[in-house]
Formats: sequence, C-alpha cells, structure tokens
Amino acid sequence: MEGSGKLSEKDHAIIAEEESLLQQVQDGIKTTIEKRKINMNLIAKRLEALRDEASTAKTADLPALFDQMNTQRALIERSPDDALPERLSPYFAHMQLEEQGRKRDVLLGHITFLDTAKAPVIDWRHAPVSRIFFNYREGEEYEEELPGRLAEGVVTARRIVTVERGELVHIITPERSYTKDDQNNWIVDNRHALPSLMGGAGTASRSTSIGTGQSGSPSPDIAALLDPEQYRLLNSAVDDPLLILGGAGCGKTTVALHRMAYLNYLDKKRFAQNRMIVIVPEPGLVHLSGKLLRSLHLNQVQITTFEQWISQQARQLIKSLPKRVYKWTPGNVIRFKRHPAVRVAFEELVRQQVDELVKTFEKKLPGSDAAAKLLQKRTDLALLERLELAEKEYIQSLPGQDSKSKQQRIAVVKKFFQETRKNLLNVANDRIDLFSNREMLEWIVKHSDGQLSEGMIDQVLSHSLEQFNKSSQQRYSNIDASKLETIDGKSLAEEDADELAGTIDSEDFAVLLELHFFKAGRASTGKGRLKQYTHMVIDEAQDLAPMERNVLGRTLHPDAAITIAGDSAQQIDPSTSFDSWETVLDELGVTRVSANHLTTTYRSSAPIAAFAHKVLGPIAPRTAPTAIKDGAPVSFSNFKNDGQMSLMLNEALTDLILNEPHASVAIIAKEIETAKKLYDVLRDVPKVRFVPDGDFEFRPGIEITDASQVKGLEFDYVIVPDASYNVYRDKPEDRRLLHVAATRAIHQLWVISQVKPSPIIEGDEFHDQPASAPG
Ligand SMILES: Nc1ncnc2c1ncn2[C@@H]1O[C@H](COP(=O)(O)OP(=O)(O)OP(=O)(O)O)[C@@H](O)[C@H]1O
Repeated sequence: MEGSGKLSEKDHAIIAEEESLLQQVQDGIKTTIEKRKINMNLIAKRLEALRDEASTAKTADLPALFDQMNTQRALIERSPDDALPERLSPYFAHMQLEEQGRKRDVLLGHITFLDTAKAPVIDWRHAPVSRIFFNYREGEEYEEELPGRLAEGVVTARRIVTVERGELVHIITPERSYTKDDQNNWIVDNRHALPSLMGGAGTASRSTSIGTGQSGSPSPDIAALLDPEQYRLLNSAVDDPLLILGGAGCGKTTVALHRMAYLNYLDKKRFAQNRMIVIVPEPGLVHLSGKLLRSLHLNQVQITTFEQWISQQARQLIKSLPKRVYKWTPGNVIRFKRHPAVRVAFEELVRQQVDELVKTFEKKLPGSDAAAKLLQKRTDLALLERLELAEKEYIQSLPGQDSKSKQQRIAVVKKFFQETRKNLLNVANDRIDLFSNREMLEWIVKHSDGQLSEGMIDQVLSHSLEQFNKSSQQRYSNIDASKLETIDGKSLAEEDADELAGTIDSEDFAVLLELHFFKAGRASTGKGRLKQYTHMVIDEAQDLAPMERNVLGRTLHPDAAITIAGDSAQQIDPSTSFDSWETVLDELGVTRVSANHLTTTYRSSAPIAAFAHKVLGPIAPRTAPTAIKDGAPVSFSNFKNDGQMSLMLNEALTDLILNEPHASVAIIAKEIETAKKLYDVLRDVPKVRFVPDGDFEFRPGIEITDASQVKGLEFDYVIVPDASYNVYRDKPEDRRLLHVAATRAIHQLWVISQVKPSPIIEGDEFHDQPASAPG
C-alpha cells in the first residue's frame, strides 16, 4: 500500500497496547456472560425448589411463595448478555488521562462495561467523561467538572479504534494510522496522505478517468469522530428545538441521529424508541440513516420517508381513501396542490358546507334559527366546535320539561348531529370539491401571490376529473367479464391498472389532513387520532411544503423535542420554494430558535467541495464549508457525441471496478430518462445497476440514477454525465441540482458534458483547474 512504511518501535508499542486492551475487554465480557449463566442456573434451581415447596405449602403461605417465584422468573427472563457491549465490537475509542501523575485508560463505546481490570468501557453519551474525549485533543490539558470533583489533567493518548468481527483492524492516532492488511500484518496507513490521482483533469482520452485507490478502507465508528461543535449540538437543551444548518456533508444527519441516541440515554421513558421518529426525503436515506440508528442501538425508532409517513397518517384518520397512489402526477398539479394557498379554499369549502347544512336544519330541525345562526356566525371556531354549540343550543331550545317525548326527540337530534359530524369529517369526498371545481381553483390561484397561474387550472381540472372517475373495473362491475376483454386479450381492468382513475396523489394526503384539522379543530389530534411523538428528527427539511410541515408539527407531543436539519442550497424539489428557516419553525408550530451552523464538510475532498460551492454561483452562501481532506482534482470531459461518451465511460468504469472492487460509484443524471438511456448503453459493465425509485443497494458497484433521489447519500465516486449547456441552464434550481449531485462524492468527481459544457461550470473560477480537451 502506498504511503505505508516500516513500523517503528513506537508503532509496535501502540498496536500491542491496543490489542492487549481489546483482549482484556473481550475476556471481561466473556467472564461476565459465564458468571451470569451460572447465576441463571442457580436461579432456575431456586425456582424449582420454590415450586416443590408450593405444592405442599399451606394456603396462607402461598402468596409469599408466588411472589418469590415471580421475582426469580423475572430474573430468568433477563437475557444473560443484557446490556453488555457486543464482544465483536465493544468500543470505538481509547483515551488515556493523566491526573496528578497517575495514568488511567478509558474506552468509549455504546454500552458501559466496568468489569475489566484495566480500562472501563464508558457509554459515549455519559457526559462527564465523554466531554473530555470530544473537547480535547491528545496532549491538551483539560479541566472538567466531574461528579463531586474538578478533574484536571492531560490527555496523554486519544485514539480511534475499529474492531470488526472481534478483531482490531484499524487504529487512528493524531500522527499516524495503522491498518491490518489482507495478510493480517499491521501497516502504516496512507489515509492522511495526499491521494494519488489515477485519472482526473485533462484525461478524457485516457483509459482510466476515475479512481483514487481510496475506496473500501475500514471506517471508524462515527461517534468517535464527532467534533466539539457537533458534540455541543447534540448535547444542547432538550426543550428547545434544535435547528442544524450547514453545507452538504457537514454532519447534519449525523448530529441529529446522535442527538436522538443521547436523548434516549437521558430519559428512556420520555424518549422511548417507539415515541421517536426520523423523517427523511428519500428511500435511500431511510436505509443509510437506519444503518446509523442501528449502530446507535436504536433499532426500534421509526424511520420513514415523508411520503410514506403522510400516507399512513391520512389513512389512519380518514376512511375510504383510494388505495392506489398515482405515481406520475404532472409537475404543475403537484405544485398546485403543495401551495399554501390551497388552504384559503378550506374556508370557502366550509362556508359552502355550512350553507348546505343550514338548509338541512330548516328541513329537519324545526325552530333551529338560533342554532343555524351560531353555525354561520362563529367563524372563530372550527366547524366541529360550531356544530357542538349549535347542537347544545338546539337541544336547550326544545320545548317541554323532561317529558318522555322530549327525551326521544333529543335522542333523534343527537343522532342527527352525530351523523352530520361524521359526514363532515369524511374529508375524502372534499377532495372532489377542492380540485375539480373551477371556481375553487380560481380562488386558490388568486391567493397565491402570483406563484400559481391560471394556466395550471385546466391541468388540475383535467387531472382531477380523470382521477375521480371510477376505475374501469368499478364502472363495469355489473357487466359480464368476458365482454371486458380488449383486442389484445387483456382485461380492461389490466389496461387501466396504471391509469389515473380511482387513484389519489401523494400530495392530497397533507391537504386532507390539514382540512380535517381545519374542520375538527383540536379534536383532530390527541389521543386516538394522530400519533404523538416526543422526539422528531426532520432531515432535509428544506424540501417540505408548508402544509406538510403543519401536519408534522401537529404530531409533536406538548413535551416533544425536535431536531431539524437542512440546507437551503440543497432545495431541489421543483414543486415548492423555500422561504426562510423562521417560517419553517413557525409552520412546525415550534418556538423560533437561532440556527446552528456546521461549517466543516467531512464527506467530500477539498476540490469537490470547492467545485460544488462555485456551482452555486450567485446563490452560494458567503463562505464555503471547510473541507478536511485533500483529494484528486475534479475531472472535466467534453465529448462530441453519445457514442464517444459511452465508449469512454465503459472503459473507465470497467477499469475502476477491476481496480477497486469495493468502490461505490454513482452516475447521477439530471433526469431519470437520461439515466435510463445511459444504463442501456452501460449495462455490460460489471456491477452496474439502474435505480429509478430510490432503491439503492448500498454495496460496491455502479448505480445509475437521477439527482432527485440522492439527497443525503454518498458514494466513493460520482460521475455527472450530462453537465451540458442544454441540460443545466443558468438557473438557481439547476445550480442546486448540480450542487447536490456533486456533493455526493467522497473521493472524486467526474463532470462530463457533450458538445458544450453548461454555463454553470464555464465561469473563470472553474479554469484554475485545467479543463480537458474535447474528447
Ligand atoms: N466529525 C466528523 N468526522 C468525520 N466524519 C464525519 C464527521 N461528521 C460527519 N461525518 C461523516 O461525513 C459524512 C456526511 O455526514 P452527514 O450525512 O451527516 O452530513 P449532512 O450534513 O447531513 O450531509 P447532506 O446535507 O449532504 O445530507 C458522513 O459520511 C459522516 O459519517
């Protein structure tokens, strides 16, 4: 391995020390498990004896005996390795502290374990000790308030270790790092050295344009790497919302999930795993964050995409919603439905429904003028609350004193109101009135501050009308099935399977939940309604629409903590626009707090981070995040045509996969159609996969996808295959898309254009990196 050298005596000593510490911890865990097993046997014997005693005991003695048996049984049910660190990977960091001339070793892991002779393993969330680890470097003097004393000393060693399958494989010290190679020999690792560039700038005509040899190196537990600022954030006040902002790869998701683990440690009951949730934008991120949550021992925390979550919530509260969600809703219809102006239509809709209701009152409830007036006038209350008032008013106004006939009349009236409430809350049907009524749509456009146009109305109307049509199967349900065959022998139902009729749009769920709340008021949430969470992490919050954030906010328990992570430079959803983080907090219904900015980017190398910052042009934040690792320059290639490009890609990717079989590569096109075309020409390259629906495999290989699916993800190498003048225009949304695609790369980025590069990457600032000659 390049950069590896002979091990010095000091290196050998460090490695030996770490191996010995690990051995001691593993032995300690083994002994504890054995001791517990022996205890278990004793308990089982004791239980047997108690059972025998009970079979001959006097009745009066039985309760006491049963109590004892229950206690023993509870002890047996406790797993023998309950709350012990995993033997195969018991800790991830080691520090040595010297206080008043005495040295002691402390190991940091996910579960505290004190039964080792030399070094205890401390849960990283245990504040007093871990504070020293996260806040001080090796050689630094520390002063920290520990329980009952002020600890003063020096950090004499601070090492990050990786234990895989019970074996120490990687040690990072401030000066060097060591890795075990394939032959099980320790070598000095070159991970801090400047990576050698195998391809890179100006290499369009070379056979290998990508690959730095850095993929597949062992990765330390991320909890060991948290920087002091990240550590401070995850420890911040529980009751204040935590808003974490920062450029791509600055560790926003990492901090948010570690905070979840920290809160769970602080208060297991309040922050029980089943009361916490992580909301992410894409299925890929569910997988990635799920992995991190599992490593933090949070296996039961729900992690879901917003889309999946909102559909579940809506179906729980609103009955008879169509089962099928339409997947190809036109962009303008999505934009329309996600616009907050839709809310103004709620008032109009309710006004119309109240008018109808008043007519029904006139017919069915004689003498109900006062009740009807309440219903119409008390617009300060939600419809359901008004209805309750009207009911009370009407019942009170009924003549007669407690007579049987009056009681009967009251029962009828109550039933009427009950039915009315049920009908009004069945907002599934209101979808039709909202989106297939031209006047209503015009009303929405009028209140959209010019963001929605008249032209969209027809699109929404025709989409909705087709959607509200019954599916062919329903329409023809009373016709002989054989007559429903089409010319090619398929049944009409099959023909219709992918069609619009009888479906619902994903965007409808938030609208309907908000409408439900608008009508029901406080009765819409709370017990028996939407689940209430005590901690919610919202990742990539910039892409949610206002009404969607409103719904999320309504599921926060009054006692809830919330962590919001986001980056407005990565707002790429074309159907909504980002206003400000204050607005986001307001929409979630939480207190306004100041944002915390993370400014170090850990994912991408410095050249990639610099490129991604420049891509943002006029919308870039004032300062670029600081990258901690250097790396290969960004490669640029310009090809004359598709054929030339696919030839080069084919060759470069095949080489890369052969040279670096553990590498993960993403080819990220702007549009999924481009990705599909590329896949068709590259399908013979080994390990190549097309990802149209966020279903990344997270194993070595090449995934071809589009920019909308990669939020929050990362790959060793990224290729942008379509940075051409006619694809990425000089528009903020295109800049953000290219920025997101570029910042997915860890080691190297290859930017390809055809005919002419995009104006976004043509400014003078890009020319300090030599651009390749056209291929
Ligand atoms: N202090 C750190 N030291 C080393 N690596 C870190 C540190 N913090 C985070 N990382 C790593 O950096 C990468 C990016 O982290 P993360 O995904 O949390 O960033 P992010 O800000 O959410 O990025 P994005 O906005 O692109 O989703 C991950 O691989 C993570 O493990």
